[in-house]
Amino acid sequence: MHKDICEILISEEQIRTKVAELGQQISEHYQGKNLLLLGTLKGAVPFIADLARAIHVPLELDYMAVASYGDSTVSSGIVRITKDLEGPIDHKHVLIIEDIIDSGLTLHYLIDLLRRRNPLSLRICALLTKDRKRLQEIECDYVGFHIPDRFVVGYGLDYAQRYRNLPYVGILKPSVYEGSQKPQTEHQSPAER
Ligand SMILES: O=P(O)(O)OC[C@H]1O[C@H](OP(=O)(O)OP(=O)(O)O)[C@H](O)[C@@H]1O
Ligand code: HPA
Ligand SMILES: [Mg+2]
Repeated sequence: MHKDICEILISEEQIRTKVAELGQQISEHYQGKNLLLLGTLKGAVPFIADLARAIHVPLELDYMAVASYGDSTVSSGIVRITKDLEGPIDHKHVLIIEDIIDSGLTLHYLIDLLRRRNPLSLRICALLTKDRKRLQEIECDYVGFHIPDRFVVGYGLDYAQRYRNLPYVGILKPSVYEGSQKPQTEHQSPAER
């Protein structure tokens, strides 16, 4: 386990099983429909890459870059879109693929924006949903795991852009972001990884 992680919440194996289940459910629902998987950059990249391969109906992939956390463990409250979709969605069934729902602000903003573009349907699939009081309520159609209100990293999720490459989802040691310990460095010895 990485030295900055205090607990593995969801293992690689658990993720693999859940992705297969979600892929099955999604395939059943979208049979015969013009499906667009909309991934949110950057956190949802590993999830959408695995999930797309577990969905067995024709689909398109596109991405929006949406960010609000920056280098913090709490939302700035300002959602910035730095990359938009390539084309219109009014003839598509859009399924948003998110890594995590935390405050709810990101998805609230995104849903509002996309509804105004009149997709044939709009649904949400999130790998993780945090058990906390949300700033915006979100109805999620497909949920991977409910997790406690702790800051997690791995499988796409970052702290200050690090840890996205961990193959599992783990709780980050609070000492990392409370300042007494620096995040993973480029010059880490193999024993520290
Ligand atoms: O429900 P919320 O409180 O809005 O949090 C969820 C969002 O926050 C994170 O994105 P982030 O801003 O860190 O961008 P990133 O995906 O590039 O890491 C995460 O990937 C979700 O998109
Ligand atoms: O717990 C989290 N970890 C990483 N990124 C996040 N974005 C919202 N919540 C989280
Ligand atoms: Mg982030």
